[in-house]
Amino acid sequence: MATPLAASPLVIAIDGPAASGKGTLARRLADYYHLPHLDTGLTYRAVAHMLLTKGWPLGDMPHAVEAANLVDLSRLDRTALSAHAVGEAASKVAVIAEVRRILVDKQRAFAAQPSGAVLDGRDIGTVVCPHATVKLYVTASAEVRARRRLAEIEAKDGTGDFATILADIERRDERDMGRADSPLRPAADAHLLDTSEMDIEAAFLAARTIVDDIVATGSEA
Ligand SMILES: Nc1ncnc2c1ncn2[C@@H]1O[C@H](COP(=O)(O)OP(=O)(O)O)[C@@H](O)[C@H]1O
Ligand SMILES: Nc1ccn([C@@H]2O[C@H](COP(=O)(O)OP(=O)(O)O)[C@@H](O)[C@H]2O)c(=O)n1
Repeated sequence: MATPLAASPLVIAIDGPAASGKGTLARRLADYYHLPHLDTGLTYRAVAHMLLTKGWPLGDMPHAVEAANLVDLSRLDRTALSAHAVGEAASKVAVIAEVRRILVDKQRAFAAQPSGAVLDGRDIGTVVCPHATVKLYVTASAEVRARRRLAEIEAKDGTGDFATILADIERRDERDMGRADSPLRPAADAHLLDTSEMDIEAAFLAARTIVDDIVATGSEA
């Protein structure tokens, strides 16, 4: 049955695999609807970064839990956390249930702001914000995502090898979709957005149409 949305804050949940474009879309939507945005991937990256910096093993539970408790959402440094190795390590600490519990609590507090919010990650529509106003699941083929990552690296004057990047993406997909706790999958009521054949503008317009339709109808999907 449709749930009236009158006066409820707009919460947009965006999930999808690595380099699908969910972060780009989340930032564009947050800007357009004047909502605060949280890239939840940065919270897992922050935990991994702390462990790597201290030289602690990624599977070291007590230290990973300590690091998760120290994550401060207002001090997530995208530049420091953007390294490829940190993303890889993040997907390893993300399998630790206690780490997820601590970070999910912080993410839920962010989503509960009276202003509404946009959050992107892997389990936003399924676990963090199961009652989000709008849920988007953004995908693109692994080849397209690897090409985007390579272009991103080259734009920063780096070099990369397509086959290696593709293999990394496929390995990360497997880890994120195959883990026992909060695996990456679309929520039953998520709107699927395959951006393989869409540029950034087209993906943004498609997402906006979905959000505007739901807000205009005044009910959850
Ligand atoms: N629809 C799109 N078409 C082409 N490039 C895109 C598209 N969406 C995102 N990108 C680019 O792909 C790269 C990965 O996007 P990003 O939003 O960081 O993905 P994610 O947050 O899912 O890892 C970025 O360089 C971004 O500019
Ligand atoms: N809500 C989330 C967000 C990220 N993650 C984990 O954190 C890793 C890094 O996330 P990210 O969003 O920064 O990665 P990219 O998609 O930007 O490469 C992912 O591979 C996941 O394993 C998660 O488990 N749950």
